[in-house]
Amino acid sequence: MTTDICHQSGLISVELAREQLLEAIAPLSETETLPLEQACGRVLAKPAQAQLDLPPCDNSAMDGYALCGESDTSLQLVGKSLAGHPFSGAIGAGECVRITTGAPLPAGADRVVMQEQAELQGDSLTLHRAPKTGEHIRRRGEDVRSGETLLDTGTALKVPDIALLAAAGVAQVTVVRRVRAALLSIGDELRSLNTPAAELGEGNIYDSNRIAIKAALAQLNLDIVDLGCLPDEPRAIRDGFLAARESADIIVTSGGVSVGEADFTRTVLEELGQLELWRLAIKPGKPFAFGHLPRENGRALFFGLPGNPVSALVTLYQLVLPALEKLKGVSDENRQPPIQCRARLLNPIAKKPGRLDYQRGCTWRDCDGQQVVQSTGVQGSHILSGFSRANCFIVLPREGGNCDTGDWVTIEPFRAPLV
Ligand SMILES: Nc1nc2c(c(=O)[nH]1)N[C@H]1C(S)=C(S)[C@@H](COP(=O)(O)OP(=O)(O)OC[C@H]3O[C@@H](n4cnc5c(N)ncnc54)[C@H](O)[C@@H]3O)O[C@H]1N2
Ligand code: MOO
Repeated sequence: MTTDICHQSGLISVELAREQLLEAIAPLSETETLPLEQACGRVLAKPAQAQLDLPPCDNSAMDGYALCGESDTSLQLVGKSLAGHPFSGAIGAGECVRITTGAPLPAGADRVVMQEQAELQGDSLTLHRAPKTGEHIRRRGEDVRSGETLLDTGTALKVPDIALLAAAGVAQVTVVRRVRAALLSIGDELRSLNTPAAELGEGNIYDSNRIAIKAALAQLNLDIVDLGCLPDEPRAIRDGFLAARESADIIVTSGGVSVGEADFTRTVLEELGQLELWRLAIKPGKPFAFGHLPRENGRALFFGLPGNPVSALVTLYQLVLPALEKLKGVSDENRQPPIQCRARLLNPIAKKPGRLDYQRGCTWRDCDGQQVVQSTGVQGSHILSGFSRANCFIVLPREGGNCDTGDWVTIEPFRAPLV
């Protein structure tokens, strides 16, 4: 283990927190069988096998003429093979067959000439150049072999995977069942978006976290149980957590997780279950909490996100998503770590050592082809406009300090569900 709790600050490193989260989570074991077309984003619980060779037969890669051997420049047209309408005979030397892209290669043919490189007059074809053996032929089974395991257990199905399975005749797949997530916001100041702005009381704000978290989790194929908003009252929070515990595999809350006198998330979690992690060396998102609530038939995992809106989304993305991947059954080899790269900073950044900082930035390639990044400006954990303008995180190491214009920094381009 490279990092741990910093004893000076009592904050747990982000790396250690991720490791502990993943260790604490067991993938769901229940499965269901689905038509392939409903399975995008789901995780295979059984390997998927090809039902046939791909391509299923030797066929043409071009519209043109199929021929046999090194022929004269002049050939006799004896028929046609169209995709879906193969030529039933065989061809010999000096003969050719009109063929379209994807159409089966006639028996005897061993090469194809593109129609742009030949000229047909009546039934006589003149070649402008002599094609080589195998030219423009796609061989049976060169992509996939019948019976081959195409994708293993633990693969999260992406669109190209769906295309592969469909082409290989896999009509149904067995996948891990959907994760059920209960959402709760906590805070006396929060109001529903149904309240017109003019009717908000002093200090009221919209419960934007729940809407944003819900949008993010919906993109990840979760079943969402929206349990609304709770006041800053231990009894109400207790009842809310008990209801959430019964209905979900994971509970995601926002707010009330810090140290204020109206912050009860952590104490209620400790009362009903177990707090496993709290207070990380991450900025924004320091008071992030993780634990679980036991119930008769297992337990619900608990993710307490900080109330500040940027902190809530950053911790959802950086900590809850990897945990969710594991819960959804994605195997270690199939888990996709974030892509990080280096970029040249276009403005100075102020940073105090102590927390790994996920600042919000805009990155692009400049006219010299160099990757550059610019901060979106003020980085407060309430500044949503900067987050909305950003397309990447500027990842500043925990013990690092200020950065200058021209420094090389690490960036992490946003991926789903932030884009
Ligand atoms: N004395 C200290 N105070 C604070 C600390 C600390 O270490 N010592 N940490 C700060 C940090 S860092 C964060 S982050 C926040 C997180 O606090 P909570 O999780 O307890 O969140 P709240 O106090 O409930 O709310 C914070 C902020 O966010 C707004 N909020 C809350 N819920 C929502 C929602 N659903 N949608 C939109 N906005 C929401 C809320 O109104 C507050 O402005 O604590 C610091 N304090
Ligand atoms: O971690 Mo808090 O999110 O710095 O505002």
